Formats: sequence, C-alpha cells, structure tokens
Amino acid sequence: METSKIVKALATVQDPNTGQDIITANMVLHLKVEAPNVSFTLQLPKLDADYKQQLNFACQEAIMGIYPEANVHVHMQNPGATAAAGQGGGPKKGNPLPHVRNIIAVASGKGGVGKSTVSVNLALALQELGGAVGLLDADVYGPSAPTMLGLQGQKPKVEKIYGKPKIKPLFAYGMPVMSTGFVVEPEQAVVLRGPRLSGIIKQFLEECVWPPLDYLIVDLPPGTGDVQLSLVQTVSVTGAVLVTTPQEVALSDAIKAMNMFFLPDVQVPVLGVVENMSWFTPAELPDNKYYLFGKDGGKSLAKKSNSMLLGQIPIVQSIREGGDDGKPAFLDKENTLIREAWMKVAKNVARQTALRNEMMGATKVVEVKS
Ligand SMILES: Nc1ncnc2c1ncn2[C@@H]1O[C@H](COP(=O)(O)OP(=O)(O)OP(=O)(O)O)[C@@H](O)[C@H]1O
Repeated sequence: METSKIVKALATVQDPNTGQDIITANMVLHLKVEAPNVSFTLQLPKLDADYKQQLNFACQEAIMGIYPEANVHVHMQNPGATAAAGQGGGPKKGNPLPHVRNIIAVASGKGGVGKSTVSVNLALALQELGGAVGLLDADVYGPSAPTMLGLQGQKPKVEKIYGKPKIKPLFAYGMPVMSTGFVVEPEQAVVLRGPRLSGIIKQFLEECVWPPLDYLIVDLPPGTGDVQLSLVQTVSVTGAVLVTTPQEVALSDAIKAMNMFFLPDVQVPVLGVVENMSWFTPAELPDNKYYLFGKDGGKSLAKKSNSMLLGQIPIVQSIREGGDDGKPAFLDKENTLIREAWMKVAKNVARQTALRNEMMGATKVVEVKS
C-alpha cells in the first residue's frame, strides 16, 4: 500500500459543503498506513449525521477503489472550540455555512440609495485587504450584481455531490457570486410571492457550494420583508451595514430598516452606516464639495443605531459608469480618491466585525414560528 496513492484517492473526495477536496481543505490529519489498515482523522466543520455519513462513505469508497482489501478507519473530529471555523465565535450544530466566518447583511430603507454599489465595492475592498469574500445578491426585485460585475446572461452550474444537487457560484474578479438575477427575471420576481422568494434565498445559502470565506456580503432588497426574515431564519448573521443618503426622507426609511435588526427576536448588531452620495465635486473644481442631498444623514443614523459612520462616498460619475460597465469603481487603480473612500469603509467594517466577535457570541438564528 502506498501512502501517496491513498492521498491521491482521498483528493477525489469533496466536502459537500464547499465543493473543495478534503486534502486541499486540510481536513485529513494523522494518516497512518499499515497494510491492510488505513486510518486517519477527518476534521469536520460540522457534525450533523448526514454530512458525516456521506464523507465517511466517500472516503471508504475512494480508498477501496484502489485497495479493495483495505481496512479503513475514519475518525471524525470537530475542532469545536476553534472560533476560526465558525461565525462570530464558534460553529453551531445545523449551521449550513460553518465555513463562512462572517455573514454581513447590507440593508437600506429604500431603493436607489446605492446599497448594491456599496455591497459590490465593499466586497472587493475587503478582498483586497486579504479576506476571502463572497457576494450574495439577494435583492430579488432589482438584482444588480450581474450587471455590476459583468456576469449578465451567465447561469451558475448545478452539480451533484453525493447524489444531492448543489449550485456552484459564478466568479467575478476572483470572488464567488450568487444572484437572484441568475435564476429569476426581475419582472418575474415582482409577481413571485414571499414564500417563493424566501425559498430562493434559503436555497442560495443551503445548497450552494460557497468556498471557505471570511466574509459573505449579502445585498438585501430595500425595506423589510420576507427576504430579510428568511436570511435571519436560515443563518447566523454577524452584523448589518446600513446604507443611506444624507437626506431626511432616506433617513426615516433607513430607521425602519434599522429597527428590523433590533427586533427582540432578531437582534442582529448594526456594524455601522455608509453614507452614499454624500457630496458632489465637479472635476474642474476638485476642492469644492456640493451637498446636493443635505448633510449629516449618515452621522445621524449612526447615532440612532448606536454604531459608527463607516465612511462617506461622494457622487462620482465613474461609480455609476463602473456599475453599468461591469467594472466596479473600486478596481480603477488610478482613481485614488474613490479607492481610498471604499478602503476606509472596508477597514472599518473589518474592525467593527472583529470587535463585535470579540464582545459577543454568534447571533441566534431566528426560529421559524408556525
Ligand atoms: N456614489 C455614487 N455616485 C454615482 N452614482 C452612484 C453612486 N452610488 C450609486 N450610484 C448609482 O445609482 C444607481 C443606484 O445604485 P444601486 O443600484 O447601488 O442602488 P440600490 O440602493 O441597490 O438600489 P435598488 O435597491 O433599487 O437596487 C446606480 O446606477 C449606481 O451606479
């Protein structure tokens, strides 16, 4: 029996959660080969019986495929206490995304304030800071991620892993992306009823092979509704980022969105506020700031939500153009002003998330009441 052949065979076994092979994912430890005995420890991010059985069976099958006489013993281990494997301070039983450390919901009171623009550019800036980041565009009524990331017309592939169909996210700029826009036409979404929409979001969280991530950014539809509820009922949301424009009207709607996260049953901490379209600076007058939509809306919302102003993003033509062209403004290395503004937001989000995780345990998943 050759150890290298056994390692190669084990490299064909996929973690049904992430789609990654168990060797690359460093899940196999203490491999011992003493013919005909093969034993090793399999480090698992979660311990539900179905998942354990699937992996055990797949490992046995892979090794016995090359050494039919092998006597394979797989010892299953859950690192449990290591916070690295779980969201907000440790993995939980039944958690569909144990390999995603932080799930961050981006929310706004009303549409058009730039929530999708913030989600996309924040995700890319966090990636540049060294994080493994994914984007879930859950804005069923106006999914913008496909256009903003140049993925229009593409469809994610469905692949069977141990007999169960799993959706493989698409990739843009090195980042895994799922969007309701890949599977539902916007006109169709408007007529779909709540339970169907929530079902799609649940499916994207439970049946998608997200790779291991430091952050999954979830772009929510504006306001409060079924999708928001479905998210907090399916996964432990680490925190919310609120997006607003500086004017009063946007602010009163944003407060309603904020209040949803503070409901006694929900209790998702607000990490902070991004004020978008804060001012306009004409190219020919770079030192002038025109406050077209008023001032201080972000600051005021941060105060009301007992959080911080994560950053202010000015109105810049290239932000809209970047969104329309599938190349987000953050990626334009020449536009240092814009890049710095997004970087500031990303650094603050990373810092606030770390602080939050230090100070409190994982957010409770909201129980579904029938
Ligand atoms: N800071 C900005 N400067 C210039 N244009 C911007 C800025 N932020 C957003 N936009 C543009 O405003 C429009 C609306 O933005 P976006 O789609 O991000 O908003 P939204 O809040 O997600 O809206 P909806 O919820 O309706 O999808 C887009 O065309 C976008 O490119």
